[in-house]
Amino acid sequence: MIEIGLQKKLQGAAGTFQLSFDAKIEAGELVTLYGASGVGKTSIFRMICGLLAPDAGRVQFEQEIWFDKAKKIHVKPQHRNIGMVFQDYSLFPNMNVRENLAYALEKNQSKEIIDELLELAELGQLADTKPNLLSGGQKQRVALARALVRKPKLLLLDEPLSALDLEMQSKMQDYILKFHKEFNLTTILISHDLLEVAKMSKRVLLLENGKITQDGTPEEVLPMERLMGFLKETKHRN
Ligand SMILES: Nc1ncnc2c1ncn2[C@@H]1O[C@H](COP(=O)(O)OP(=O)(O)OP(=O)(O)O)[C@@H](O)[C@H]1O
Repeated sequence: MIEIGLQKKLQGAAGTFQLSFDAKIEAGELVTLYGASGVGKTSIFRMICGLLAPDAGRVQFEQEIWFDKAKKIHVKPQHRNIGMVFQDYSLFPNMNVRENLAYALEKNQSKEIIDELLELAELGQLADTKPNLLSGGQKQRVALARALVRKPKLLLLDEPLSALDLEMQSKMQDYILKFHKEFNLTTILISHDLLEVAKMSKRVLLLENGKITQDGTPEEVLPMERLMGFLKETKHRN
């Protein structure tokens, strides 16, 4: 289980606002964090990773306390063993797929995991290929596989599929679910896409004004009128 309690004053478009995020996520759960742009989703990830200092709070993953403001505990990001995937793939352009994965290996870690991940992500044929020759979906599969090289138990996905076309998004969602199950990951997904939220997660945390205002199934949290509004908006855009 991960227990997250985070407080941070953030600079919003309309002035400062208080982010106050409290959640408990069970081991092996896949939870979506859903909320409007600028509400503080990425900042929450950055605080869980140790890349942004909260003003107050506590983060405990299983038995490990990663952050406790009161006790002055702040475990360095590299010691938190979290897998992260963002919208931009951040692959090393001068390294082929296998090298991109191998770069993430820990000192003295066995290389076996690389072949396992290449196979799971169906990247075996592309192991010697450099990123510039890969499609968006293939690059994102490399990024996902690379995030898992150190066998993290926590996976944070920050809108990883928003740059992909619909068909590729759907395939990648299946890959994410496969990895989530195969490695028994606790996964938090940030997504703006209602259909993706409904497909991927049984639990959605709705973030509004820096706080969780709803916590439930997609059907409970994303009511029909919200979904209809979303579909109308999408139709209008096209
Ligand atoms: N270190 C910081 N100190 C204060 N404010 C910050 C800091 N980092 C980011 N912010 C502000 O916090 C707000 C929330 O940003 P954040 O990226 O977390 O939102 P988000 O919900 O992920 O948005 P989006 O969906 O557009 O990515 C923004 O207005 C941003 O400018």
